[in-house]
Amino acid sequence: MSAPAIAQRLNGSLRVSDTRPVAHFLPDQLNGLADRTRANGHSPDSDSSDASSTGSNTVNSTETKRPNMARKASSPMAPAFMVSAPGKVIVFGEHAVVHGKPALAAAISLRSYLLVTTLSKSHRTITLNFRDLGLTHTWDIEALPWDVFQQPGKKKFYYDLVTSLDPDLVAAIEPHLEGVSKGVPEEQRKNHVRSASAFLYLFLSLGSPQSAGAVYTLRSNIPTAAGLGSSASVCVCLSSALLLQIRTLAGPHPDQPAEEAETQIERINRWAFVGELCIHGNPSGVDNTVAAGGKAVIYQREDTEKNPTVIPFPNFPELPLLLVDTQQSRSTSTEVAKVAQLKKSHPIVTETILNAIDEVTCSARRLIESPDFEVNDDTLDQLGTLIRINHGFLVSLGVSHPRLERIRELVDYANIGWTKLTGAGGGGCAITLLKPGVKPEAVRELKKKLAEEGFNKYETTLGGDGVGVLYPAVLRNGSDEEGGEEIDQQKFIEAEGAEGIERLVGVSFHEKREGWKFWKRSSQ
Ligand SMILES: Nc1ncnc2c1ncn2[C@@H]1O[C@H](COP(=O)(O)OP(=O)(O)OP(=O)(O)O)[C@@H](O)[C@H]1O
Ligand SMILES: C[C@@](O)(CCO)CC(=O)[O-]
Repeated sequence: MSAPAIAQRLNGSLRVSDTRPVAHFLPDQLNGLADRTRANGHSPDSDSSDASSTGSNTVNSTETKRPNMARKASSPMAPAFMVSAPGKVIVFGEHAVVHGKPALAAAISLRSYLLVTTLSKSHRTITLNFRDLGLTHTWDIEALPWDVFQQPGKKKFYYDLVTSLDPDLVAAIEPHLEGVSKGVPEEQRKNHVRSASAFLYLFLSLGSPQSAGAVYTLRSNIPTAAGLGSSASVCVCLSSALLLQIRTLAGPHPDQPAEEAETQIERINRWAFVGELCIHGNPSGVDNTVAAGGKAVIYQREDTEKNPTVIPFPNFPELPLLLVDTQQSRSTSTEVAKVAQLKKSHPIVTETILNAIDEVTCSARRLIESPDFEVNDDTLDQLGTLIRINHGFLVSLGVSHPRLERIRELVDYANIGWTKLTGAGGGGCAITLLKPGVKPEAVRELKKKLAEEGFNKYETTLGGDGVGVLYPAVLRNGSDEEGGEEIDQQKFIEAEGAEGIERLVGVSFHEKREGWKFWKRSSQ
């Protein structure tokens, strides 16, 4: 990626089609799902009962008076639809954010895509087809532990704020995970089981024994376990798809009031967080928040029982960033656990480092938010220094890796930028902020060296859209003609690599297929 190519336009403003009028898709097209929704006791129009994004949930559940409505025999089958969510980079504050400090993070243009294909009424199964992991598994809907999930006192509703997993519910799904990817090497199987458990926990929390049979096919352009929020992106896709299926989301549509859009993002985000709890144990929630709402935010969760503070950064600056992957896989939960252990063994020192990271994030925020801020030699130098300091603290916390240090070393030798790990570390990715006036030959030379040593670089832009929906899964191919190109499972599965997926259904920087709609945060 050349220097000018790295400094792409940010904040998704290249998305010309975002502003075109499009129809509100939900009420009519999801008719086939409406009866099942009511049978589950959920009202799709009860947005006003949702807690706001910053307040705590004070909703009185009316679910005990659940109307026992059977599905209409003539319910049409819901059409296939897609959802998509981005990955993220943490620019400042990873790990510290798990301990209640703020982090500054932005959505990237690499995304996950989930195709949901509803089955005919006689097919009472759900199939998970996670292509990137090579995971396929089918469950009988009736055989799932609905009795445990729907017990009074255990049952959660789509608008609930869930901040921890219920051990009884976790235990209830365990037997249903035993058959997942049997015979696959243990390390790989662990990943499969983590993803499958997130899906089952959400499906059982949001669905009902009457839920439609369906196939959930996921493909992602975000490298797994590389610090770019792959798990959160997957969880946002799952959460939004399941909430759409039970008709509890309004929009997205272009004239949707900002507050209403915010409520939908919040609802999706809450359940995505539950998925993250299944996958990596002790998430701060920053990754799913960025994957759900997109763009850039300052995120802080001081009290784990309450909603976090999310401050959108509508004018996040265009920064000349290089994103390099060590190709060294690791698990976020392991890295987070390392810091927790360090905090136990060296509480004062660790707390001091976390506080210092807090100061770094706040300094960057003050700088970027200052009224006369612009990207120039001086501000790049200041941000670069903060990036270098932040990385040093992460090294002290023990979450770097020799491969990450090698990237930093190569950049430092070339003297062309400031480097820090991004995400959980222990491998994964590094970001480099390029110095002002860096010669394109120097960047080319660095990229050559990185490639020779087996590092991978990603072309991405910061600050794109959050969760999006393509309903039904039909692309208009840029024309208003009736019909269009239907995205069936086969085509989706067969799309070749990241480029093939983007070409087929893409919503990111290079491709913007028509028909996708996004919920927009209020201040964006
Ligand atoms: N494409 C995918 N399909 C299904 N599951 C996935 C996919 N990508 C990631 N996951 C799930 O997420 C797990 C990796 O999550 P992890 O939090 O360790 O990494 P990450 O989210 O990429 O990094 P970070 O949290 O540092 O941003 C995998 O083990 C798997 O369970
Ligand atoms: C390491 C961490 O801070 C970043 C993961 O992207 C973990 C989290 O916030 O959940």
